[in-house]
Amino acid sequence: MIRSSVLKPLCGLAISKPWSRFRIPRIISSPCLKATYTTKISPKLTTETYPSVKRDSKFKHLSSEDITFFQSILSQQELLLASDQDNLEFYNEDWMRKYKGQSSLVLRPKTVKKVSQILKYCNDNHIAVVPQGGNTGLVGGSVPVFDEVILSLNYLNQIRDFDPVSGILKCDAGVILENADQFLAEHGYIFPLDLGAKGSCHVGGVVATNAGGLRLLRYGSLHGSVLGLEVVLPNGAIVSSMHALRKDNTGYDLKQLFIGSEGTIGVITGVSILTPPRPNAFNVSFLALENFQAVQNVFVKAKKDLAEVLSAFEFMDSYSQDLTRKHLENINHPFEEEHPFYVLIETSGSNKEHDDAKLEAFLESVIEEGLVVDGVVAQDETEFRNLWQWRELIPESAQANGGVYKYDISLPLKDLYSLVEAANQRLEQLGILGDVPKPVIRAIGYGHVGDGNLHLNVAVREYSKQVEEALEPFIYEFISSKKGSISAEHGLGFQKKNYIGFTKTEPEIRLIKDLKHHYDPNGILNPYKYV
Ligand SMILES: O=C(O)CC[C@@H](O)C(=O)O
Ligand SMILES: [Zn+2]
Repeated sequence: MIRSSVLKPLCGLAISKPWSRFRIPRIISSPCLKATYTTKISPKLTTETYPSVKRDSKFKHLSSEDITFFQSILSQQELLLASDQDNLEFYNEDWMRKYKGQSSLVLRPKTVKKVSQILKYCNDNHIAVVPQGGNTGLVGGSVPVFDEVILSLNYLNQIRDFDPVSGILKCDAGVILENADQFLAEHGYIFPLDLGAKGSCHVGGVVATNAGGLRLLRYGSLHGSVLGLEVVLPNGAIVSSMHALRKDNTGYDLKQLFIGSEGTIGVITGVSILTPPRPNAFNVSFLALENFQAVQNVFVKAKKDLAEVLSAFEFMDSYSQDLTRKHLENINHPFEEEHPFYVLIETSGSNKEHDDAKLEAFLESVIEEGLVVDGVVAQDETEFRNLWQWRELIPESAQANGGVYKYDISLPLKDLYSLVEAANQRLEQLGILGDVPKPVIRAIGYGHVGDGNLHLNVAVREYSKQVEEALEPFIYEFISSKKGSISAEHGLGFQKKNYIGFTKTEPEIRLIKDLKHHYDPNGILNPYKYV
C-alpha cells in the first residue's frame, strides 16, 4: 500500500538551506571526539600489509637542512613537525582510518608563491610530496604511503571573486565545499556538486579527484563546469589559466588533464567554476520496489516525466538498508517492512506548484503501473533530511562493524546490480559470507543510478588477505568483461594502483605514463599511487 502522503497534494517544502543536511561525520583525531567514536577499527592497511610496495630509494630522507629551508619560508603555523608533538595522525591517516603513512612533516602554505617554493625545493632535492585537500578520499590517494612530505592546502582558503551576472566563482583550492556553497547561496547560486563529505572536502580536492557526488545527473561532471585552474607544477612553475570564459578554443584544453589527475602532475591552487542558479523548491520521495528492473523502469520514467527538475536518483538494496537500520537503531526507517530495492528521488526547481504537480503525476503513474510497491514523500524540511540520511549514512553504517572494502564502479545500467549478486555468490561459495565467525558480513549495493554508478561495499569484521583475494581481481575482471570502469568517481589512488589496465588500454596507459614523466620527471608528486 502506498502511504496516503504520496497521494495527498504535497504540502510546501519551504527549505532555506536544504543542502546542509546530514553529513558523514568527519572522524577527527581529537581526544574528546574519539571518546564518542564507537566503531571498531580494524588494523590499518599500511606498508606492512603490502610488503611488495617498497620505499623508493631515489627519494631523499628529510635532513635538518631541509627543515631549516622550510622554516625559512613558512611561519610556525604553516609547518607541523612530528618532533614538535603536533598531532600528524590527522594528516597521515585517511578518512576511513584504513590507509596510514608515516610522514613527519606537514606544510600548510598560505600563499601560492610558497607552494611554488616548496615544490621547487622538493623537486631539486628529490623529496617526495603528497598533496592533500580535506583528506576525505576513499582510495588512499590523499595520504602518504611512506614518509612523503604532506602539502596541505588548508590555509589557501579564500574566495577570490564572484560575478553575479555570469555565476562564475573563482576561489582558492582549499576553500571547503560547503563554505563555497554557502557563499553562493547568498548570491542565489549553488555549487554544481554536492557530496556527503562537503563539510570537510576542499574545492581543489574535488577537482583533483573529479568527484561526482549526488547531483551529477543534474549539473554534469566537473569537466564541464570548471572553466579554469591555477596549478603549480613540480618545478615550481605557476600555470594560471583562471578563465572566466565559457568558450575558449585556443589550442589544447590543458585544465582537463588536471581534473581527476589525483595530485600526480601538479598541485591545484585555484579554481574558476561556472555555477548555476540555486533552485528554491525541493521535494524528496523514497520508494520501495520489487526488483532492479523496476528501478531502471522508474528511472526512465523519472527522466521523462520530471525532466529538468530531476536532481537526484539514488538506489539502495535491502542489504544496505539492513546495515543502516542496525546502525541508526533509534531512528524509524521510512518503511517497517523490508523491500528488495529502494530509490530516493529528489526534484529541485523554481516553481513549487509546477514541481509538486509534476511529482504527483509521476508518482501516481509509477504506482498505477505497479513499478513501485510503497512510497513516502517528505512533507517538511525535517522529513527531507530524514529521508536523505537513509542514503547518505550507508557508507558509515557499512563500516560500523569493523571495516569495508569499497568499489565504485561504472557499468551499463542493465548490468549494474548483477555485480553485487555475483560478489555475494562468490563469497558464499568460498564459505566466507555471513556473520561471526565468517569474516564477511555482506556485500551491499547502492549508488547513483542516474550516472550508471554502483557503490559496492563489502562489510567485514576486519581486513584480511583472504577477503581481499576473494574480491580482487574478481571484481575488476567482472567490470572489464562488461566494459565498465573500475572507478566511476573515487579515483585510483593507492587502492587501485595495479588495476588501471582493467579499464584503460595499453596505449592509453603508455600515454598517461608519458604525460606523468613530462610534468613530473623526478616523480616526486604523489608517488606509489596509480601512475
Ligand atoms: O563509501 C562509498 O563507497 C560511497 C561514498 C560516496 O561516493 C557516496 O556516494 O555516498
Ligand atoms: Zn558516490
